[in-house]
Amino acid sequence: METSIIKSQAYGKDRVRVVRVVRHADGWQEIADYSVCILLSGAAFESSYTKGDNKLVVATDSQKNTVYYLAKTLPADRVMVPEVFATEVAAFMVKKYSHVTTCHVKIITKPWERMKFDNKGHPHSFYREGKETRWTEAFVTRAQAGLSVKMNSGFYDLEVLKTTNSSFTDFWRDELTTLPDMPDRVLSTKVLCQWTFVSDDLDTLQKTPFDTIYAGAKRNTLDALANDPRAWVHASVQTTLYIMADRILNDFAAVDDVYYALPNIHYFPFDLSKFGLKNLQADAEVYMPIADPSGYITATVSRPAKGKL
Ligand SMILES: O=c1[nH]c(=O)c2[nH]c(=O)[nH]c2[nH]1
Repeated sequence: METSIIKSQAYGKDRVRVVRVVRHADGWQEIADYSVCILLSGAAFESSYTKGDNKLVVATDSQKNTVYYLAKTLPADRVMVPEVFATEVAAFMVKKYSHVTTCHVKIITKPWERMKFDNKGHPHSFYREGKETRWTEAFVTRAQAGLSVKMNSGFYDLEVLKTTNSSFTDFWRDELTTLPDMPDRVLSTKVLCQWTFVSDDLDTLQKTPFDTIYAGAKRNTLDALANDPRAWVHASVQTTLYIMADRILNDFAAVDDVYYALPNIHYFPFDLSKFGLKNLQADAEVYMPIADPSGYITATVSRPAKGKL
């Protein structure tokens, strides 16, 4: 007799590749390109794991079909913003199948940039610019008063580098320390940034300016790194991270907290003293990028709890 119990389960279809094109009457066209992961869970599915009973199992093939069905039948503005489409798909599943407790939908986007000629956007031709990837995930759960939603959005693989105005000095020193103070250094990282949303109400959440927040998070990330005028911000990756997140929280009330993971991809000045050449500290011009290991600086930043303000 089986004695083990299911502690958690979720099943569905991953990497559902769907492209939606919107064709306007004047010839202007838009594109959204997604890889969707859709997962269902609920106590009713336990017997499919433990008893070979498939009666309530909505086939993952049908879940994949639903993504294409909704991409075609929803109004375009419900599809073209990934956060809105994720909540639409998840809410559809929870409403349609009464034995589904939670539907988790994650969307990884492939951002196509509109081609520009003579500063004018081309009506129907696009190219892939940056390497960074926008993604979002929605968890829609059946609740007493309707549906409740939790959402994260973010981007990863935004590669940045600055050649000065970054330092790391005055850190803990002991017998295991070999790193010299670095009053001026090359700083490079591959940014992962993600944020959660305040609201758990589906209708309120769907009205969030998701595209504006995405653009603002990216702009603040770049601007804090390159331009923040406060000298202490550039004292370490930790300080830069905190300012990036603080700016996003100040700009967007709909955002609840912000998480960054910033690998510190080291570029060390190459010691050329054997050849009679000065290339260290203030003389550094030639660097050796180090693939591994990298530093790895992370934090989740939020507003102070209410009452502590
Ligand atoms: O910005 C930095 N933070 C650190 O914690 C650290 N540690 C290190 O060796 N280099 C750096 N740089």
